[in-house]
Amino acid sequence: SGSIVDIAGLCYTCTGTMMVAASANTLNQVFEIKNDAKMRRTMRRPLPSGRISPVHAAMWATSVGAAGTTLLACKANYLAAGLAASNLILYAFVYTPLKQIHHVNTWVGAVVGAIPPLLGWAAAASEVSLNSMILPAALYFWQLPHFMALAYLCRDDYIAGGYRMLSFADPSGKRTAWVSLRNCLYMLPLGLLAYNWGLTSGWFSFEASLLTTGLTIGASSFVLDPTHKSARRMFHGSLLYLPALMAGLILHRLPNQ
Ligand SMILES: CC(C)=CCC/C(C)=C/CC/C(C)=C/COP(=O)(O)OP(=O)(O)O
Repeated sequence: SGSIVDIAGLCYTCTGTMMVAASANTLNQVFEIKNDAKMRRTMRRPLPSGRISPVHAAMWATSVGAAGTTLLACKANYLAAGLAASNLILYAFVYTPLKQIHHVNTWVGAVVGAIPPLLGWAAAASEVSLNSMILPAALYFWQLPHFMALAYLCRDDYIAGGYRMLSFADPSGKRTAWVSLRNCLYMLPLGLLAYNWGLTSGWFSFEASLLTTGLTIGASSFVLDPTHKSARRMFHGSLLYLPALMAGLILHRLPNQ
């Protein structure tokens, strides 16, 4: 966005994205009713607990997905609408079945989680460029320690649900922890890149380095001592990390980039 943010455009884009994401999440839960019913973490959700019927959920997913894509196409642009629709397909029809087949699912899911900020950029700038990749890259790498911690902490639950997370093939947690650490390290240069490419002031680069160093320390403890305690600490750290990074980016963005 320029120095004056188009608030109406922002609201349309956020609403459209939220609607398509709601559709994707609903389809995911429709396809996973039986699995979710076997997991403590998910058994109380509306579908496995029977509070909402699968037909009702599928109808909601179809209508909210179509309405959200149309809203993006009419009020943002076709690029944003196309990204949203493709992401829905990737999440519901590629990532979701892959969860029961191979642990590579987490890397595919990380792409899904990285697309929404790209969609926002596309809505504001009507194009995607190299500059627009910083935020999706941060979201992509962040999801690895976040979901690896979850996969490790809920390992037995995921196995009971029939899901193939990396922790299934890695009972010691060593590989799971290394994947987390590696992806924290990949995030280290992103703040500097945002500054070098003129997207933010140097403050963001400083804040991002501090935050990422904190998360990297959490991941290093998980590598040195893969236990529930260290995984939980890294998971909670990842929950704080993302909103703090986003706040820094908003505060220190340079307009018209
Ligand atoms: C515009 C658009 C379509 C945006 C989609 C954004 C979105 C749904 C991101 C989620 C990414 C992700 C891998 C979640 C985990 O799902 P999971 O199935 O592992 O979670 P669960 O175990 O809690 O069901």
